[in-house]
Amino acid sequence: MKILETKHLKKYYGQGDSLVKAVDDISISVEKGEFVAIVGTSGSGKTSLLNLLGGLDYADSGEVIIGGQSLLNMKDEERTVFRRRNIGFIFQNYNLVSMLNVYKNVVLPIRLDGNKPDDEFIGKILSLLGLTEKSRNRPNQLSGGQQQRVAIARALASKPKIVLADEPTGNLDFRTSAEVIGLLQMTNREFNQTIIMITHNEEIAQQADRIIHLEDGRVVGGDIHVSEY
Ligand SMILES: Nc1ncnc2c1ncn2[C@@H]1O[C@H](COP(=O)(O)OP(=O)(O)OP(=O)(O)O)[C@@H](O)[C@H]1O
Repeated sequence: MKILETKHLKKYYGQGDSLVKAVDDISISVEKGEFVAIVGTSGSGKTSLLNLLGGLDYADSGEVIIGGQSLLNMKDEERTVFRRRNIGFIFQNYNLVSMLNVYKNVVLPIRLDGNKPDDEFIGKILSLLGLTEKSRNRPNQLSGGQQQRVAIARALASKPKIVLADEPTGNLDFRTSAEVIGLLQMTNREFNQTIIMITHNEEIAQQADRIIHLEDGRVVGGDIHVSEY
């Protein structure tokens, strides 16, 4: 089942001599349960593309369709609610709320939506990610790897259609990066969770099911399934 699709997506910055085609006519589709890595050198358009996929930014033209719904004609508020309900975000800098403990950080998007968290499911996620013992700790009492695990738990908590991760291991050392990628793989399998992850690291990308290479805002070399390597 197709969970995400883009059609001729474009995002340009500047004009004239300073025109940058950050996303230049990208049409991709992602199936439910896929773990996709988007790779490319610095400036190739990875973050620009992810921001469009997550409805954090507006495309100049083209469409993003998630779970059959187009983001194109949604008003700002509608888009915010759609994002909160359907998309989990993981960022390089974790973006946790320092005043809230681990549990409260994880359930925050659900509470913001006015819903009661499914504590059984939250407990399962915290346990899978090795965070049960830390659920009452605040982010500043945790290591970088642990904070990123909290961000993963938060992204999964509302059972989103897709999880978008922007360089999730960018601030972590080699060993902790491997651990975090392993946990993403596990959640991908355990919950059949669709994940789209940006990385500039080819070795990390190899852990995904499929790699999309970007160059100058375009997909190059076709979609590559890792098993084909
Ligand atoms: N707000 C902006 N205004 C102008 N140019 C921008 C803006 N955001 C991104 N760009 C340009 O668009 C291009 C793509 O940037 P983007 O951040 O998407 O690349 P990236 O592949 O994510 O890079 P990195 O790996 O360094 O994060 C770059 O040339 C960048 O300078």
